[in-house]
Amino acid sequence: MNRTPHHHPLRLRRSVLSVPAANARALAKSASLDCDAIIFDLEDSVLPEKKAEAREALVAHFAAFDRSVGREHVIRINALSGPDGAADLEAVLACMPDAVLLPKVSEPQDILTAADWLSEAGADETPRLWAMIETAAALLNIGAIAETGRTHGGRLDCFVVGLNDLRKETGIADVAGRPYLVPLLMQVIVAARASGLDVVDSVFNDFADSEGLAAECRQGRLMGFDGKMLIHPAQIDVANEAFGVDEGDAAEALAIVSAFSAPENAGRGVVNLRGRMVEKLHAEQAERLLAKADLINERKKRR
Ligand SMILES: CC(C)(COP(=O)(O)OP(=O)(O)OC[C@H]1O[C@@H](n2cnc3c(N)ncnc32)[C@H](O)[C@@H]1OP(=O)(O)O)[C@@H](O)C(=O)NCCC(=O)NCCSC(=O)C[C@H](O)C(=O)O
Ligand SMILES: [Mg+2]
Repeated sequence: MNRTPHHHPLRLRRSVLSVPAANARALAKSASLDCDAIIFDLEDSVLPEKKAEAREALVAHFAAFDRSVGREHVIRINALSGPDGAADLEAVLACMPDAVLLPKVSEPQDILTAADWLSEAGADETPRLWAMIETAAALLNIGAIAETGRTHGGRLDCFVVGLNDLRKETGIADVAGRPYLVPLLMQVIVAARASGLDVVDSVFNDFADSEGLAAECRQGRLMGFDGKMLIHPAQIDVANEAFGVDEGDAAEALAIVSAFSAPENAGRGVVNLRGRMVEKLHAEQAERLLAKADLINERKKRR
Protein backbone atom coordinates (compact mmCIF):
# COMPACT_ATOMS: atom_id res chain seq x y z
CA MET A 1 0.00 0.00 0.00
CA ASN A 2 2.07 2.94 -1.23
CA ARG A 3 0.68 6.06 0.40
CA THR A 4 3.32 8.68 -0.34
CA PRO A 5 3.53 11.61 -0.49
CA HIS A 6 1.07 12.54 2.27
CA HIS A 7 0.73 16.16 3.21
CA HIS A 8 -2.02 15.65 5.77
CA PRO A 9 -2.15 13.74 9.05
CA LEU A 10 -3.32 10.15 8.86
CA ARG A 11 -7.11 9.97 9.25
CA LEU A 12 -9.40 6.96 9.22
CA ARG A 13 -11.70 7.01 6.20
CA ARG A 14 -12.59 3.33 5.87
CA SER A 15 -16.33 3.89 6.08
CA VAL A 16 -17.84 7.20 4.99
CA LEU A 17 -21.61 7.10 5.48
CA SER A 18 -23.96 9.44 3.65
CA VAL A 19 -26.95 10.57 5.69
CA PRO A 20 -29.70 12.60 3.98
CA ALA A 21 -30.10 15.77 6.02
CA ALA A 22 -33.84 15.71 5.31
CA ASN A 23 -34.28 12.30 6.99
CA ALA A 24 -34.81 12.91 10.72
CA ARG A 25 -34.65 9.20 11.65
CA ALA A 26 -31.40 8.67 9.77
CA LEU A 27 -29.92 11.82 11.32
CA ALA A 28 -30.80 10.59 14.80
CA LYS A 29 -29.45 7.12 14.11
CA SER A 30 -26.18 8.35 12.61
CA ALA A 31 -24.76 9.47 15.97
CA SER A 32 -24.64 5.88 17.22
CA LEU A 33 -23.02 4.30 14.16
CA ASP A 34 -19.44 3.00 13.97
CA CYS A 35 -18.36 4.71 10.75
CA ASP A 36 -15.17 6.75 10.36
CA ALA A 37 -16.90 9.71 8.75
CA ILE A 38 -20.42 10.95 8.15
CA ILE A 39 -21.42 12.99 5.13
CA PHE A 40 -24.59 14.93 5.89
CA ASP A 41 -26.11 15.34 2.47
CA LEU A 42 -27.86 18.49 1.33
CA GLU A 43 -27.45 17.64 -2.36
CA ASP A 44 -28.97 14.82 -4.40
CA SER A 45 -30.77 12.93 -1.61
CA VAL A 46 -32.79 16.06 -0.72
CA LEU A 47 -35.62 17.30 -2.93
CA PRO A 48 -35.42 20.98 -3.97
CA GLU A 49 -38.51 21.88 -1.93
CA LYS A 50 -36.98 20.25 1.19
CA LYS A 51 -33.56 21.94 1.02
CA ALA A 52 -34.33 24.80 3.43
CA GLU A 53 -35.90 22.44 5.96
CA ALA A 54 -32.89 20.09 5.66
CA ARG A 55 -30.46 22.95 6.35
CA GLU A 56 -32.40 23.89 9.49
CA ALA A 57 -32.46 20.28 10.68
CA LEU A 58 -28.73 20.01 10.11
CA VAL A 59 -27.91 23.14 12.09
CA ALA A 60 -30.06 21.85 14.97
CA HIS A 61 -28.38 18.43 14.75
CA PHE A 62 -24.86 19.90 14.87
CA ALA A 63 -25.82 21.95 17.90
CA ALA A 64 -26.86 18.82 19.77
CA PHE A 65 -24.76 15.75 18.97
CA ASP A 66 -21.56 14.55 20.64
CA ARG A 67 -18.53 15.27 18.44
CA SER A 68 -15.98 13.67 20.74
CA VAL A 69 -16.23 10.19 19.20
CA GLY A 70 -13.34 11.03 16.91
CA ARG A 71 -15.02 10.65 13.56
CA GLU A 72 -15.12 13.28 10.82
CA HIS A 73 -18.32 15.18 10.12
CA VAL A 74 -18.71 16.44 6.58
CA ILE A 75 -21.49 18.39 4.88
CA ARG A 76 -22.17 17.84 1.18
CA ILE A 77 -23.51 21.11 -0.17
CA ASN A 78 -25.27 21.89 -3.44
CA ALA A 79 -23.46 23.48 -6.37
CA LEU A 80 -22.21 26.93 -5.38
CA SER A 81 -23.45 28.31 -8.71
CA GLY A 82 -26.99 27.03 -8.06
CA PRO A 83 -29.92 28.42 -6.05
CA ASP A 84 -28.93 26.69 -2.78
CA GLY A 85 -25.16 27.23 -2.79
CA ALA A 86 -25.03 30.44 -0.74
CA ALA A 87 -27.56 29.26 1.87
CA ASP A 88 -25.69 25.96 2.19
CA LEU A 89 -22.45 27.79 2.92
CA GLU A 90 -24.21 29.85 5.61
CA ALA A 91 -25.38 26.57 7.15
CA VAL A 92 -21.80 25.29 6.98
CA LEU A 93 -20.60 28.30 8.97
CA ALA A 94 -23.30 27.65 11.57
CA CYS A 95 -22.34 23.96 11.84
CA MET A 96 -18.56 24.18 11.42
CA PRO A 97 -18.09 20.61 10.18
CA ASP A 98 -14.64 19.09 9.70
CA ALA A 99 -15.06 19.30 5.94
CA VAL A 100 -17.34 20.48 3.16
CA LEU A 101 -17.89 18.07 0.26
CA LEU A 102 -18.27 19.86 -3.05
CA PRO A 103 -20.49 18.04 -5.57
CA LYS A 104 -19.69 17.57 -9.25
CA VAL A 105 -16.34 19.32 -9.12
CA SER A 106 -15.18 19.68 -12.71
CA GLU A 107 -12.26 22.09 -12.72
CA PRO A 108 -9.79 23.67 -10.26
CA GLN A 109 -11.84 26.87 -10.09
CA ASP A 110 -14.63 24.94 -8.30
CA ILE A 111 -12.21 24.27 -5.44
CA LEU A 112 -10.74 27.77 -5.49
CA THR A 113 -14.15 29.47 -5.33
CA ALA A 114 -15.15 27.46 -2.24
CA ALA A 115 -11.73 27.88 -0.59
CA ASP A 116 -11.80 31.65 -1.14
CA TRP A 117 -15.34 31.92 0.22
CA LEU A 118 -14.40 30.02 3.38
CA SER A 119 -11.24 32.04 3.90
CA GLU A 120 -13.09 35.32 3.41
CA ALA A 121 -15.69 34.16 5.94
CA GLY A 122 -12.87 33.76 8.46
CA ALA A 123 -12.65 29.96 8.46
CA ASP A 124 -8.94 29.19 8.83
CA GLU A 125 -7.94 25.54 8.23
CA THR A 126 -11.33 24.07 9.04
CA PRO A 127 -13.58 23.16 7.35
CA ARG A 128 -11.33 21.32 4.94
CA LEU A 129 -12.59 20.64 1.42
CA TRP A 130 -13.51 17.30 -0.09
CA ALA A 131 -14.41 16.99 -3.77
CA MET A 132 -16.86 14.65 -5.50
CA ILE A 133 -15.21 13.33 -8.66
CA GLU A 134 -18.22 12.32 -10.72
CA THR A 135 -18.17 14.15 -14.05
CA ALA A 136 -16.37 13.43 -17.31
CA ALA A 137 -14.81 16.91 -17.13
CA ALA A 138 -13.38 16.12 -13.69
CA LEU A 139 -11.62 13.08 -15.12
CA LEU A 140 -10.12 15.19 -17.90
CA ASN A 141 -8.91 17.78 -15.35
CA ILE A 142 -8.09 15.44 -12.50
CA GLY A 143 -4.40 16.31 -12.14
CA ALA A 144 -5.08 20.05 -12.06
CA ILE A 145 -7.94 19.64 -9.58
CA ALA A 146 -5.77 17.54 -7.25
CA GLU A 147 -2.95 20.06 -7.55
CA THR A 148 -5.13 22.77 -5.95
CA GLY A 149 -4.83 20.63 -2.80
CA ARG A 150 -1.16 21.50 -2.68
CA THR A 151 -1.19 25.00 -4.05
CA HIS A 152 -4.14 26.63 -2.33
CA GLY A 153 -3.47 26.53 1.37
CA GLY A 154 -3.90 22.77 1.66
CA ARG A 155 -7.65 23.02 2.33
CA LEU A 156 -8.48 20.24 -0.15
CA ASP A 157 -7.65 16.85 1.34
CA CYS A 158 -9.94 14.16 -0.02
CA PHE A 159 -11.59 12.98 -3.25
CA VAL A 160 -14.79 10.94 -3.20
CA VAL A 161 -15.70 9.15 -6.42
CA GLY A 162 -19.34 9.30 -7.55
CA LEU A 163 -20.03 6.57 -10.05
CA ASN A 164 -23.80 7.06 -10.24
CA ASP A 165 -23.38 10.50 -11.78
CA LEU A 166 -20.40 9.42 -13.86
CA ARG A 167 -22.28 6.44 -15.31
CA LYS A 168 -25.30 8.63 -16.00
CA GLU A 169 -23.21 11.15 -17.93
CA THR A 170 -20.96 8.73 -19.79
CA GLY A 171 -23.14 5.66 -20.33
CA ILE A 172 -20.46 3.38 -18.88
CA ALA A 173 -22.13 0.12 -17.85
CA ASP A 174 -22.75 -0.84 -14.22
CA VAL A 175 -21.35 -4.37 -14.16
CA ALA A 176 -19.71 -6.43 -11.42
CA GLY A 177 -15.97 -5.93 -11.20
CA ARG A 178 -16.26 -2.49 -12.85
CA PRO A 179 -14.06 -3.50 -15.83
CA TYR A 180 -14.76 -0.38 -17.86
CA LEU A 181 -14.35 1.97 -14.90
CA VAL A 182 -11.13 0.65 -13.37
CA PRO A 183 -8.81 2.60 -15.74
CA LEU A 184 -10.62 5.84 -14.84
CA LEU A 185 -10.62 5.08 -11.13
CA MET A 186 -6.87 4.43 -11.24
CA GLN A 187 -6.32 7.89 -12.73
CA VAL A 188 -8.23 9.45 -9.84
CA ILE A 189 -6.16 7.50 -7.31
CA VAL A 190 -2.84 8.39 -8.93
CA ALA A 191 -3.77 12.08 -9.19
CA ALA A 192 -4.86 12.13 -5.55
CA ARG A 193 -1.62 10.53 -4.37
CA ALA A 194 0.55 12.82 -6.47
CA SER A 195 -0.94 15.71 -4.50
CA GLY A 196 -1.04 14.00 -1.11
CA LEU A 197 -4.83 13.58 -1.00
CA ASP A 198 -6.93 10.76 0.39
CA VAL A 199 -9.38 9.10 -1.97
CA VAL A 200 -12.64 7.32 -1.15
CA ASP A 201 -14.37 4.85 -3.48
CA SER A 202 -17.93 5.29 -4.77
CA VAL A 203 -21.14 3.97 -3.17
CA PHE A 204 -22.42 0.43 -3.80
CA ASN A 205 -26.16 0.92 -4.33
CA ASP A 206 -27.44 -2.60 -3.55
CA PHE A 207 -27.27 -2.30 0.24
CA ALA A 208 -28.89 -5.73 0.76
CA ASP A 209 -26.01 -7.46 -1.08
CA SER A 210 -23.24 -7.66 1.52
CA GLU A 211 -21.17 -10.15 -0.52
CA GLY A 212 -21.21 -7.87 -3.53
CA LEU A 213 -20.21 -4.94 -1.33
CA ALA A 214 -17.38 -6.95 0.26
CA ALA A 215 -16.03 -7.88 -3.18
CA GLU A 216 -16.13 -4.27 -4.35
CA CYS A 217 -14.46 -3.09 -1.11
CA ARG A 218 -11.68 -5.67 -1.58
CA GLN A 219 -11.20 -4.47 -5.12
CA GLY A 220 -11.11 -0.83 -3.98
CA ARG A 221 -8.57 -1.62 -1.26
CA LEU A 222 -6.29 -3.39 -3.73
CA MET A 223 -6.57 -0.46 -6.13
CA GLY A 224 -5.40 1.92 -3.41
CA PHE A 225 -8.57 3.58 -2.11
CA ASP A 226 -8.65 4.62 1.56
CA GLY A 227 -12.26 3.62 2.09
CA LYS A 228 -15.77 3.50 0.70
CA MET A 229 -18.65 5.94 0.61
CA LEU A 230 -21.71 4.15 2.04
CA ILE A 231 -25.45 4.66 1.95
CA HIS A 232 -26.76 2.34 4.66
CA PRO A 233 -25.73 1.38 8.21
CA ALA A 234 -25.58 -2.31 7.18
CA GLN A 235 -22.58 -1.49 5.00
CA ILE A 236 -20.35 -0.08 7.76
CA ASP A 237 -18.84 -3.27 9.22
CA VAL A 238 -18.02 -4.63 5.76
CA ALA A 239 -16.12 -1.47 4.80
CA ASN A 240 -14.37 -1.19 8.18
CA GLU A 241 -13.08 -4.72 7.79
CA ALA A 242 -12.03 -4.44 4.15
CA PHE A 243 -10.14 -1.17 4.66
CA GLY A 244 -8.88 -2.03 8.16
CA VAL A 245 -5.62 -3.68 9.23
CA ASP A 246 -5.82 -7.44 9.71
CA GLU A 247 -3.60 -9.34 12.13
CA GLY A 248 -1.43 -10.79 9.37
CA ASP A 249 -0.70 -7.37 7.86
CA ALA A 250 0.02 -5.88 11.29
CA ALA A 251 2.42 -8.75 12.16
CA GLU A 252 4.24 -8.36 8.85
CA ALA A 253 4.53 -4.59 9.34
CA LEU A 254 5.94 -5.11 12.82
CA ALA A 255 8.48 -7.61 11.47
CA ILE A 256 9.65 -5.07 8.88
CA VAL A 257 9.99 -2.25 11.41
CA SER A 258 11.77 -4.59 13.87
CA ALA A 259 14.19 -5.76 11.18
CA PHE A 260 15.40 -2.21 10.67
CA SER A 261 15.87 -1.59 14.36
CA ALA A 262 17.78 -4.87 14.95
CA PRO A 263 21.43 -4.23 15.95
CA GLU A 264 22.77 -6.47 13.17
CA ASN A 265 21.06 -4.27 10.58
CA ALA A 266 22.22 -0.94 12.03
CA GLY A 267 23.22 1.48 9.28
CA ARG A 268 21.73 -0.67 6.51
CA GLY A 269 19.36 0.74 3.91
CA VAL A 270 18.25 -2.68 2.76
CA VAL A 271 17.80 -5.92 4.72
CA ASN A 272 16.98 -9.55 4.10
CA LEU A 273 13.69 -10.45 5.81
CA ARG A 274 13.07 -14.19 5.46
CA GLY A 275 14.40 -14.21 1.90
CA ARG A 276 12.72 -10.96 0.85
CA MET A 277 14.37 -7.63 0.15
CA VAL A 278 13.06 -4.91 2.43
CA GLU A 279 14.08 -1.29 2.03
CA LYS A 280 13.57 1.81 4.16
CA LEU A 281 10.53 2.73 2.08
CA HIS A 282 8.89 -0.53 3.16
CA ALA A 283 9.62 0.36 6.78
CA GLU A 284 7.91 3.73 6.25
CA GLN A 285 4.88 1.99 4.73
CA ALA A 286 4.85 -0.45 7.63
CA GLU A 287 4.99 2.38 10.18
CA ARG A 288 2.03 4.07 8.51
CA LEU A 289 0.05 0.82 8.60
CA LEU A 290 0.82 0.38 12.30
CA ALA A 291 -0.20 3.99 12.96
CA LYS A 292 -3.50 3.24 11.21
CA ALA A 293 -3.97 0.14 13.40
CA ASP A 294 -3.36 2.33 16.47
CA LEU A 295 -5.99 4.82 15.29
CA ILE A 296 -8.50 2.00 14.80
CA ASN A 297 -7.82 0.72 18.32
CA GLU A 298 -8.17 4.21 19.78
CA ARG A 299 -11.52 4.61 18.02
CA LYS A 300 -12.72 1.29 19.46
CA LYS A 301 -11.83 2.48 22.97
CA ARG A 302 -13.73 5.76 22.55
CA ARG A 303 -16.96 3.98 21.57
C1 LIG B 1 -31.43 3.66 0.74
C2 LIG B 1 -32.31 4.15 1.83
C3 LIG B 1 -33.39 5.07 1.27
C4 LIG B 1 -32.98 2.97 2.55
O1 LIG B 1 -33.68 3.51 3.67
P1 LIG B 1 -34.68 2.64 4.54
O2 LIG B 1 -35.76 2.07 3.65
O3 LIG B 1 -35.13 3.50 5.69
O4 LIG B 1 -33.76 1.46 5.05
P2 LIG B 1 -33.94 0.51 6.25
O5 LIG B 1 -35.37 0.36 6.63
O6 LIG B 1 -33.19 -0.73 5.94
O7 LIG B 1 -33.17 1.29 7.42
C5 LIG B 1 -32.90 0.65 8.64
C6 LIG B 1 -32.57 1.68 9.68
O8 LIG B 1 -31.39 2.39 9.30
C7 LIG B 1 -31.68 3.77 9.16
N1 LIG B 1 -30.91 4.26 8.00
C8 LIG B 1 -31.03 3.89 6.73
N2 LIG B 1 -30.13 4.53 5.97
C9 LIG B 1 -29.44 5.31 6.81
C10 LIG B 1 -28.37 6.20 6.60
N3 LIG B 1 -27.86 6.43 5.39
N4 LIG B 1 -27.86 6.80 7.68
C11 LIG B 1 -28.37 6.60 8.90
N5 LIG B 1 -29.38 5.76 9.16
C12 LIG B 1 -29.91 5.14 8.10
C13 LIG B 1 -33.17 3.87 8.95
O9 LIG B 1 -33.63 5.15 9.35
C14 LIG B 1 -33.63 2.75 9.85
O10 LIG B 1 -33.52 3.16 11.19
P3 LIG B 1 -34.83 3.41 12.07
O11 LIG B 1 -35.54 4.51 11.34
O12 LIG B 1 -34.32 3.82 13.41
O13 LIG B 1 -35.58 2.13 12.04
C15 LIG B 1 -31.49 4.90 2.92
O14 LIG B 1 -30.55 3.98 3.42
C16 LIG B 1 -30.81 6.16 2.47
O15 LIG B 1 -31.46 7.18 2.32
N6 LIG B 1 -29.49 6.12 2.30
C17 LIG B 1 -28.66 7.28 2.01
C18 LIG B 1 -28.98 7.90 0.66
C19 LIG B 1 -28.01 9.01 0.38
O16 LIG B 1 -27.42 9.59 1.29
N7 LIG B 1 -27.82 9.33 -0.90
C20 LIG B 1 -26.81 10.28 -1.28
C21 LIG B 1 -25.46 9.63 -1.28
S1 LIG B 1 -25.24 8.55 -2.68
C22 LIG B 1 -24.22 9.48 -3.66
O17 LIG B 1 -23.72 10.44 -3.24
C23 LIG B 1 -24.00 9.07 -5.03
C24 LIG B 1 -22.92 9.91 -5.71
O18 LIG B 1 -23.20 11.27 -5.70
C25 LIG B 1 -22.82 9.38 -7.10
O19 LIG B 1 -23.06 10.14 -8.04
O20 LIG B 1 -22.51 8.20 -7.23
MG1 LIG C 1 -23.44 12.23 -7.40
